[in-house]
Amino acid sequence: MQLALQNLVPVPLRDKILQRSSDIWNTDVLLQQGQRIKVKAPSGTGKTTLIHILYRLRDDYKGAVLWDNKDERAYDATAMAVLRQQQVSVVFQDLRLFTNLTARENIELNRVLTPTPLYDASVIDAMAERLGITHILQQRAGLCSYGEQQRIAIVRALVQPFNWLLMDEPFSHLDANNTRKAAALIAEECEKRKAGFVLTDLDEDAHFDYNVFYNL
Ligand SMILES: Nc1ncnc2c1ncn2[C@@H]1O[C@H](COP(=O)(O)OP(=O)(O)OP(=O)(O)O)[C@@H](O)[C@H]1O
Repeated sequence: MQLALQNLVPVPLRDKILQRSSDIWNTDVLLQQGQRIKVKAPSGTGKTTLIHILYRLRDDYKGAVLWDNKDERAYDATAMAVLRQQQVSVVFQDLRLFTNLTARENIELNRVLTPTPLYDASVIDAMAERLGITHILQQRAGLCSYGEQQRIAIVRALVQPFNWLLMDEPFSHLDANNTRKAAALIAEECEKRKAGFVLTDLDEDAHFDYNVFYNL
């Protein structure tokens, strides 16, 4: 699945954006299936805004986002649900877990999104073990540390089908060792699906073998 951005400009950021050059805003960008993409930008320059526009949580922007040549604004609620169910997964910067559900329940919700789940429930245990969160699977997500919650959100994103994985500063609360483990799992899961990802972060990193770097 191809992702095209056409002269994208978030309305609240328009004045700031038009004053500087950007590899993403107000230009044409074509992201090809399977590409590993890093978007780097300082605080407050629009990383979260970009991820939210791609996932269509907001539409206060000029320009267009095209998934396989179809403008996401043309998707009705059902088509958008199918896109999020089968084609696009996400790790939000603020995670957006259900804090009153356990870690396992949060992950399980995504695993059973599709009528025929991609993975068996045992995959949750296997992924949790790799990321060192087995001991908190039965704990309410809201009681977990932010780093634990970040790993729950990563596993949740990985148990569903996707062609694209959107990740907004996904390792911000993980130490180097846990970041390495999480990045390895993400890379494997993308490789299995021949999926691409868009990862935003503040700085340069060597977590992945990126294909394309953009400055926001
Ligand atoms: N709906 C809105 N109305 C007005 N300003 C907004 C709106 N949404 C975002 N902004 C502003 O846009 C800028 C970019 O915000 P955003 O959260 O996308 O940045 P970011 O690069 O993800 O930041 P950080 O690295 O701190 O997470 C901020 O200055 C924010 O206040």
